[in-house]
Amino acid sequence: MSEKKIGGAGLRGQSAGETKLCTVGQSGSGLTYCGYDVADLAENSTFEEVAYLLFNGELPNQAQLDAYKAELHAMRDLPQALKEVLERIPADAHPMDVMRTGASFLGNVEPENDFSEQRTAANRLLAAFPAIMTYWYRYSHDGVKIDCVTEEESLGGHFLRLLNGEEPSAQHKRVMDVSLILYAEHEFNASTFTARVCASTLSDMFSCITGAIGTLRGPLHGGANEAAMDMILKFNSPEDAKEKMAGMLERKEKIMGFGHAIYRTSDPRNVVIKAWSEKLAQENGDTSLYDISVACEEFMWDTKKLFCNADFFHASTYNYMGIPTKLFTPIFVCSRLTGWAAHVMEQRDNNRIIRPSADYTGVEPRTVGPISER
Ligand SMILES: CC(=O)SCCNC(=O)CCNC(=O)[C@H](O)C(C)(C)COP(=O)(O)OP(=O)(O)OC[C@H]1O[C@@H](n2cnc3c(N)ncnc32)[C@H](O)[C@@H]1OP(=O)(O)O
Ligand SMILES: O=C([O-])CC(=O)C(=O)O
Repeated sequence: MSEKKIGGAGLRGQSAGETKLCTVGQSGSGLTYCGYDVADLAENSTFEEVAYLLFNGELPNQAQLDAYKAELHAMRDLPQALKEVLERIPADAHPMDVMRTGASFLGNVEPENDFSEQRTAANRLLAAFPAIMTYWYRYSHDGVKIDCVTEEESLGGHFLRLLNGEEPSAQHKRVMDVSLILYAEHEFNASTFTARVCASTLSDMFSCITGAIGTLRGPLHGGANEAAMDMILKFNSPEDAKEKMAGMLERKEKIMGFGHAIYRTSDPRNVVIKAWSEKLAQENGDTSLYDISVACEEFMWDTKKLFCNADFFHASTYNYMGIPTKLFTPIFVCSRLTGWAAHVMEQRDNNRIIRPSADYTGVEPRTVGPISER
């Protein structure tokens, strides 16, 4: 398979540093975390094991995993001051702004005082994010002040229980787990690079994560799963999807959830999440959302040779689980926090401030004339 031609703008194709955490697209389509194939991890591990892997370089044994889960469990509740801040954020706020504020505010009340506290800071954010998202959502939308602690074993199950107030099915917990594994890490993507740039100034963990959330928010990055959902819901049938997408391409509109900066022919996360979307569709009985999504996938490949990235089938998968569209990208935050924090720690281990150069394209040197002559 020939490599994607990646030169020119956007720093494409340039190495910006080293990492032991992840490879993306090395053989055209693969994705590995610390040497493990992402499909293997999605099939045979849990999100907490992947978080441990990214923070420690090795998968945990049972005792290590039990201790890690107990540590995260004890960190799930939110400080009262943060709950009060979340109560003040309006229902029509962008949920990614809520996540950004939540991470930033936690850094005020529980700061990372020095780098010896970096793991605690990362684990605290990991344990608290599901409650930050759902406490705000349930208060602003339903007027309910939820209890932020549940007895759910996994963070995915914890999130679903906080959102719905009832025990999630074993299958929905597993789908959340798989989704969180797929989104956990992706080398020097835009949000992770933001976190590393921030870390390179020797800033604190909360600042690095807050900046990364702002970067993930955009529709060209994490925001694509929500944008894909909004688009799919406008299509009435597979035929309608193809017709409307043709119009979008004609108008040179971007089709969200398709294409990738590094992968050339496929995103290895797509096949995994697509299979779950199909399974959920069949169990739901109404497969139209899945059928329309498949039509989109076929159309984009046939007309533009563009393939679904990780975001596209996440849209229908989350929708089949009853998750509100506006929470799709915040779920990505709950997962990618592990990759971001692991990169912050790696950057700190061997740091030099990240400061590239620019090619100047402005006017020639000149002098400041009197204001009356301008
Ligand atoms: C988890 C993630 O963050 S995955 C990415 C999520 N983002 C999206 O799904 C947004 C839609 N996709 C895109 O905008 C792009 O594919 C990106 C931002 C992901 C990658 O951008 P690039 O690296 O610049 O893409 P690439 O070099 O492959 O683009 C080649 C051509 O295909 C076009 N193209 C790429 N993706 C799309 C798309 N989704 N819809 C329509 N056209 C597209 C580009 O406009 C470009 O055409 P041009 O040369 O005429 O300008
Ligand atoms: O790597 C990228 O550019 C975007 C992406 O797929 C991710 O961050 O998961």
